[in-house]
Amino acid sequence: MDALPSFWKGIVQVIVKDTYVLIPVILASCVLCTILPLTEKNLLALFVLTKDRYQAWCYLLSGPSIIQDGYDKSDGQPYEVFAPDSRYLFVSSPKHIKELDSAPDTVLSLQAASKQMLQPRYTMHGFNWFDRRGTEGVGFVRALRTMLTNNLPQLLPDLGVMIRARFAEIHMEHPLVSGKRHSPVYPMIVKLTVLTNAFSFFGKDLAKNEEFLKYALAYIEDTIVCAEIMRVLPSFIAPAIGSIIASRLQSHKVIFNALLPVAEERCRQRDLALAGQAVPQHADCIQWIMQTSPKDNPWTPKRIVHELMAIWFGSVHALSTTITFAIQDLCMHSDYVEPLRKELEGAQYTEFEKTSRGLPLLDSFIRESARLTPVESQSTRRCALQPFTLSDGSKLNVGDWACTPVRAIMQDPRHYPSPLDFNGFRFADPAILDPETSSKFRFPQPSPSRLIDANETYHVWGTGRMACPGRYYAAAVMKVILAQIIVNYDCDLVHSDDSRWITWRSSMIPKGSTKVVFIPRNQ
Ligand code: HEM
Repeated sequence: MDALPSFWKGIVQVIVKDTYVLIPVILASCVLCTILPLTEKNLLALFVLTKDRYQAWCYLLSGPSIIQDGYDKSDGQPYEVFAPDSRYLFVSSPKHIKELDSAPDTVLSLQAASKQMLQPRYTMHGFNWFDRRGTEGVGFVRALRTMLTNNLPQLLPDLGVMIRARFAEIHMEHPLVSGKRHSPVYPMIVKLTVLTNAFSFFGKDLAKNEEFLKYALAYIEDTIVCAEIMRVLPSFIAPAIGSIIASRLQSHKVIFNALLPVAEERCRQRDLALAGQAVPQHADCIQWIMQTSPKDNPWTPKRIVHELMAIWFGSVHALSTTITFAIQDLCMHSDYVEPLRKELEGAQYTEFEKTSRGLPLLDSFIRESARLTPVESQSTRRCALQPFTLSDGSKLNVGDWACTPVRAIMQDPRHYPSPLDFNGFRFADPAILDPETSSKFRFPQPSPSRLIDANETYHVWGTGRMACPGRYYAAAVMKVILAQIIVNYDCDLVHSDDSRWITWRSSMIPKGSTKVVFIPRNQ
C-alpha cells in the first residue's frame, strides 16, 4: 500500500477492509437461508460455501502463505487455491509443468491470463487484447528476445552514465536526518527504471521529456490499481465502473497520445522505404515492434502503441521490484560488497558493457535475491480456454488457471540446500574467486547457473517456450543499476528489523517507506 499514490490508497483501504470480505458472504448466506429448507445437508453445504468464499477473499491479503501451505501439503501433486475471481491449479512436478508447456495456445493461454490480470480494455486505452496468443503474431518475442538483446552493447555505456547522474540527483532530493540522507529506496528505483526503459525502448528524446516520464510512471500505478478493482467487482457491474475509471485515468491517454505520432511517422517511413526511398534508421522498440508485426497484415500505428503499452507495464514493475530487493539484500549482507566491487571495478565491467554478458558474482547475487524475495509467488500462468486434464486426472475448467508455485519451489530444500539462508554466491563457480575470499562464502548448489537461466526449479522468468523474452535486457539493466550503486556508494538500511514488503494476491511489493542511507564513497 505504501507503494501506491494517495488517491488509490484510499480506494484500496476501503476494498480490503474485513467488512468488504465478510458482507457479501453474510448476505449470500442470508439469501440462501431464506430460499433453502434448513436441513442438515443444506447447512453443511452452506458452511462449506461460506468457508470457501472466505478463504478465496483471504487470498488477496495472504496469497504467498496460502500457496506455500498448499505446496507443503501437496507432496508434489497438483493442488487448488481459490481467489475471488479464479480457481488456480498449482503444479510443481517437471512432468506436469511440461504438460502445461505442451498444451496448445488455444487450450491454455498465457495471453488470456495476462488479460485478466491487466484488464487492458480499461487500463490500456481500450486495447482489444485477444485471448489466444499469436492471433496477431508473436513478433514482440523476437523484438525483445533478439533485437533488444542484440542492441544492448550500444545501450549499456550510455545507460551507466545516465543512471549514475540521475541517481545522484534523486539522492540529493532526500531529507537529511542527523547528517545522512534517508532515501525511500523503492520509489527511487521505480523512477530510475522508468528512465532507463524509456531511454532503451523509445530513444533519448522521449527519455528527456519530463512530462512523459511522469505519466509513464503513473501509468504503472494506475494499471495495477484499476485492474485490481475490475477483478474484484462482480462481472455484471464491472464494465460500467470500468468505463468510468478508464475515462478518469489520465496516464494511459497521455502515453498513448505521446507514442501515437511517433508510431505514425515510423509507419510512414516504412511505406516510403518499401517504395524505394531513403529513410532514417532507428534502433528502438517502436521500430522493432513495427518490423516484427505480421508481413501479410502489418500493424496500424494504434496497434503498435497498444503493444508498446503492454510491454511497458511488464518491463517496469517486475524489474524495479527485483532491483529494490537486491539493494536491500546488499545492505543486509555487506560482506558481499568487497568481492562485488572488485569484480565491477576491473576489466570485467568493460567486457560486460561490450557483450552484455558476464559479471558472474553480481549475476549470482541478484539470482539469489530473486530466489528468496521473488516479486511473484505464482508463475507460468495459463488460463484454460477449453477444458484440460493433466495426466494425474486433475481438471481445469474453462476460466481456471494453471500455474506454478515459484516461491515455494525455490525455497524447497530438495532443490536448494539451506533454502532460507541468503548465499549471495550460491549460483557462482567458486573457482572464480581467490581461495582466501572463496573460503568466506558458501556455495551450496551442486553446479553454477546464470541469472537468465529458466529451468525446472527456477521459475522467476516463467518456464518453457514462453519464458520471459525480456530477461536478457532485464538482467543487464539490473547489473548496470546495481553496479553504479555498489561502486559509488556504501549503503545501509535505516530500520533493518522492519518488514520490507506487503503482499497482494501472489505478489510481494516493496514498501515505499523502507529507507536506505546511501553514503557517496568519494565523501
Ligand atoms: C525482473 C524482471 C522481469 C521478470 C521477473 C519477468 C518475468 C516474466 C514472467 C514470469 C513471464 C511469464 C512467462 C511464462 O508464463 O512462462 C514473463 C513474460 C513476458 N515478459 Fe517478462 N519479466 C521481467 C522483465 C521483463 C522486461 C524488462 C520485459 C521487456 C523488455 C519483459 C517482457 C515480457 C513479455 C513480452 C512477456 C510475454 C511473453 C510471451 O507472451 O511469450 N519482461 N516475464
